[in-house]
Amino acid sequence: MTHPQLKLGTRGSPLALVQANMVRDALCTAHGWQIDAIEIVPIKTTGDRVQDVALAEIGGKALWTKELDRALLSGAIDFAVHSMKDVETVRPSAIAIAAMLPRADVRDRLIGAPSIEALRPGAVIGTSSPRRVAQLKRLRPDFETVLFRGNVDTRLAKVAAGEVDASMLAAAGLDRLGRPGVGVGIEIDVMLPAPAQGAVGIEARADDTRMRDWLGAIDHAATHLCVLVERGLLAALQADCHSPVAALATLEGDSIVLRAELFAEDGSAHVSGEMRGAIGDGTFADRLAADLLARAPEAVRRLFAA
Ligand SMILES: NCc1[nH]cc(CCC(=O)O)c1CC(=O)O
Repeated sequence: MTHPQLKLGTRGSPLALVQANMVRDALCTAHGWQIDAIEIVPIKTTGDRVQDVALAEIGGKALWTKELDRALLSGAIDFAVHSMKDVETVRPSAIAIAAMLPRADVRDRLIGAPSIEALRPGAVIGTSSPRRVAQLKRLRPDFETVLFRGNVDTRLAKVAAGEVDASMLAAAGLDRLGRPGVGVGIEIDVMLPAPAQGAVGIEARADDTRMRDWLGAIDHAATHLCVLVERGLLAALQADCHSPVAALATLEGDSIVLRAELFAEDGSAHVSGEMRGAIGDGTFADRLAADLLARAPEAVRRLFAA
């Protein structure tokens, strides 16, 4: 049986490699190809290299994508896989999001304690996510937070070693790495997740119709629709994955419900909202963004350009 020879670019972290394997398996199954139709090509990104400073400090976007974009555009790879949470909202016009895998558990998990309430006064939480910092401090102003980077195993080891009282990680990453029992899921009413959390996206060159058609066969439409709405909200706020923004879109019947919350960095102020839109309505995320900004306390609004 003949099959194409395709190169799939990915970051080299354990989670990224698991996700790349999921994409390879899905695509080979959908098209009846043998596994060797797809070669997985790990590529180091700036975000992988810089482990010791706050990502927001080195500024710039495309921390997790630039090197993969370059490989895709040069033809060194045919397609690329990303955690959609880490993909900036403005993409090169020659690159298209061709498919998304079914979304995993969207929640965050607390590692190191049975609940947020159970943590001692003044507990130290390791996280590098401005959203998680703001949400945790809103719930528990007594918490201290410290910058926490590195891959999932590194972070779990730091909690186990007592370097911090607790940490928070996306359930999706823990589950995909084969650690479904680690940590306690925090319900979305308590901590709304990051936009696109739990979604894996696959990109191809915009003009590569053959690749895009192949990828279309494994696209999970509900995930794709919801994640595009969440990314639309981020874009309207001119925010990115370093902004204290939480958002989740869900399909309900033939409409989409988008919930979102914006925070001051220290959690001392916030604004939340919800809007329902028709599938295919490209503007309701913009309307929710405008509504949130109009109602936001100054300490929140000043973080968002508009
Ligand atoms: N920013 C890092 C990142 N990007 C995607 C995931 C987890 C998987 C996902 O949310 O899809 C993580 C780690 C985490 O937040 O715990």
